[in-house]
Amino acid sequence: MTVLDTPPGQAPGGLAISSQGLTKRFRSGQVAVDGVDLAVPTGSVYGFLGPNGSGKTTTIRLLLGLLRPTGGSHRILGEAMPDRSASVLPRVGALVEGPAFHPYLSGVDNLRRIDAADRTVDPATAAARIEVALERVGLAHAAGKRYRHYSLGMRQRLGIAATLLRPRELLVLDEPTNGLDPQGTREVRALLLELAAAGTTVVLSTHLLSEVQQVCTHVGVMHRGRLVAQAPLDELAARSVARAAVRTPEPARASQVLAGLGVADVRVDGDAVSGDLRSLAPEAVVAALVHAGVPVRGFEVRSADLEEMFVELTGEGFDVSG
Ligand SMILES: Nc1ncnc2c1ncn2[C@@H]1O[C@H](COP(=O)(O)OP(=O)(O)OP(=O)(O)O)[C@@H](O)[C@H]1O
Repeated sequence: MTVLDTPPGQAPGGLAISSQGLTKRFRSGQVAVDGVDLAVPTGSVYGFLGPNGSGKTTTIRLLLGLLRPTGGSHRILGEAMPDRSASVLPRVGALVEGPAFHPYLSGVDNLRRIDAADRTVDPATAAARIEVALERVGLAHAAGKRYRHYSLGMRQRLGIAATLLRPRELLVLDEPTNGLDPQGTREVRALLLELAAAGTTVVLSTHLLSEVQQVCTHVGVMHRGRLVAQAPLDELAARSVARAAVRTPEPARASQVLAGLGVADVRVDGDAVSGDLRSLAPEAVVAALVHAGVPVRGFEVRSADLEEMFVELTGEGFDVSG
């Protein structure tokens, strides 16, 4: 993996999800998940980012015990899976495939059905639980409306409400904003932030880098079944490389000066010469250029953004719209 592993000495209790070498080889021979070491800190909003087909859904299914891994091991809320599934899974809310809601029943009736199927909760308090769940996802006003008349955003929020019928320490959501219009997307993201603020660890898979930037504290990047990066978002931002670009009528000489200073990856493109500054101060570079008699018409320093870093890691871009 390129960026970070679990900080040394971090207790497993500090991780809501951890996996070692998690692997899934399908009967077809395809290795959809290949030796994935996840570390999802308790209290984080963890963006599980990757292009379509990179193995996110399969990983989530493995974590939740919906699929049997062909290799590796994992823990959820500190407990070994799948051995401890019975005690762990009730503490975990999951939205993986859209839950099977009945189209002709109202939102509240759908939740009543789902709640009634849970043998571990007290039926006497069902109405209160359902009311609170609908309230939390902002659907109280539409509780009596039939599911088939719900917008996509409302359907998704009802799905999240279904996971909230009992207190959850961890929510795992597979592409919770996929297919939603901008309004629905905003609603779901705001809800996730609220849940996180209330102390729930949230894992969401997404192919949208912008979504990770807007709601996540941590990111894990999947590419072809492998976890190619995993880090707190602010750490990634701090690692982004500062690149300097000089505009000059003498690019060849400028590139010699930059290389001589230790600027890395020096590139010439017309009258522009650019390179990675590493720890060099921009003013020292300008001074050296001037000292060498290179006419400087323009000088700019900019940090590679997250998208550029991820493209570098995966060789692919992420859909950043939405
Ligand atoms: N049951 C299965 N049998 C064989 N191959 C599968 C199965 N499920 C998924 N795959 C393959 O595993 C790879 C990873 O799929 P997965 O759905 O986990 O990716 P993903 O990152 O969630 O993508 P998407 O966002 O498109 O769902 C894909 O190439 C997919 O075709």
